[in-house]
Amino acid sequence: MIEVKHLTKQFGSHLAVDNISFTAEKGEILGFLGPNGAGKSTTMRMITGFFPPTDGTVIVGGNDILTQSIAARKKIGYLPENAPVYPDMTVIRYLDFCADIRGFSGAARKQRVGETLERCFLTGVRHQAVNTLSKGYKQRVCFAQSILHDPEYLILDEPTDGLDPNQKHEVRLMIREMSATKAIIFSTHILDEVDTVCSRAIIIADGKVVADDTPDGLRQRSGFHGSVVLTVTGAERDGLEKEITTLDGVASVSVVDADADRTTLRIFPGDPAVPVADRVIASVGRNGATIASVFVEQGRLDDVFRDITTGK
Ligand SMILES: Nc1ncnc2c1ncn2[C@@H]1O[C@H](COP(=O)(O)OP(=O)(O)OP(=O)(O)O)[C@@H](O)[C@H]1O
Repeated sequence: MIEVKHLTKQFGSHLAVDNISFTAEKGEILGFLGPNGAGKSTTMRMITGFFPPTDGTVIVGGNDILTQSIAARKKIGYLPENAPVYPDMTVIRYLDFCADIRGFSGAARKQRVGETLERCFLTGVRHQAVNTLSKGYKQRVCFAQSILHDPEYLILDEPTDGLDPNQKHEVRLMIREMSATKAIIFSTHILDEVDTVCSRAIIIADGKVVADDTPDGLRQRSGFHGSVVLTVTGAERDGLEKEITTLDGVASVSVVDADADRTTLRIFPGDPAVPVADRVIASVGRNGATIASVFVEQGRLDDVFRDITTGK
């Protein structure tokens, strides 16, 4: 487990990280979200021992990153933002070098590098100099160095940043594949990634944790969660709207879109946990209208993110 305890970082008069605490267990993929400048990279740098906190600490698999730094860092793989890679080295030479630093030699080093090349789909470019690789492949090389020693804890700072959709997909697959035996914390600006990859997400704003929940839990915070979006044709709009408003469990109805023959209504339930779709559908039948489409909104993560981080 990674235990982040009251982590704080002050840069001069600027409080970049303000008393952050959370835990991440093995098997968890924890998304770390927040607007630009919220303090994500700074928090990750402190978790990995890259620089010291002003206050608080981090316990990595039982070892304190401040007082048992070497033991703690051995358990961590870290993909920093803008990861430095020696550009003139070939991929295999660079990974050999990283394996050396991690204390592998001889057959163990060869095996470790070979496995990592395969896992990161780098075998085909292993003899190519890093500076001749595309951005996506460079990112894979950085990713490869972070998993080379098969760490129990992976801290990935925007691992899919700048990758094309296929490469993003591959990196997400790798993250998912590795999560069974590791705790993974990764930062991202892509909210879809939270849905497809994360078991939990932490949102930070102005250096503070403002939400810590599952993707579903976050969606449920949307004001649209549980609302029914109904599009009908051939309706007498006012009559239908009035009838739906009076249905049991319905709090309010708003018109989303309307033209001469098509109307889209959004129906808000009094309690999102008590569905009203069946009753709404029955009332359309009574009004002689035809349903073109109907769905129950789960809530969009980008709306929730905006609400939480801007208070709007
Ligand atoms: N070494 C530093 N010296 C001074 N201020 C810093 C330093 N590193 C970060 N900061 C400041 O701390 C705040 C948090 O920065 P950080 O890079 O952690 O944000 P972030 O959430 O990772 O942002 P982004 O999404 O843009 O990567 C910012 O205001 C930044 O300018």
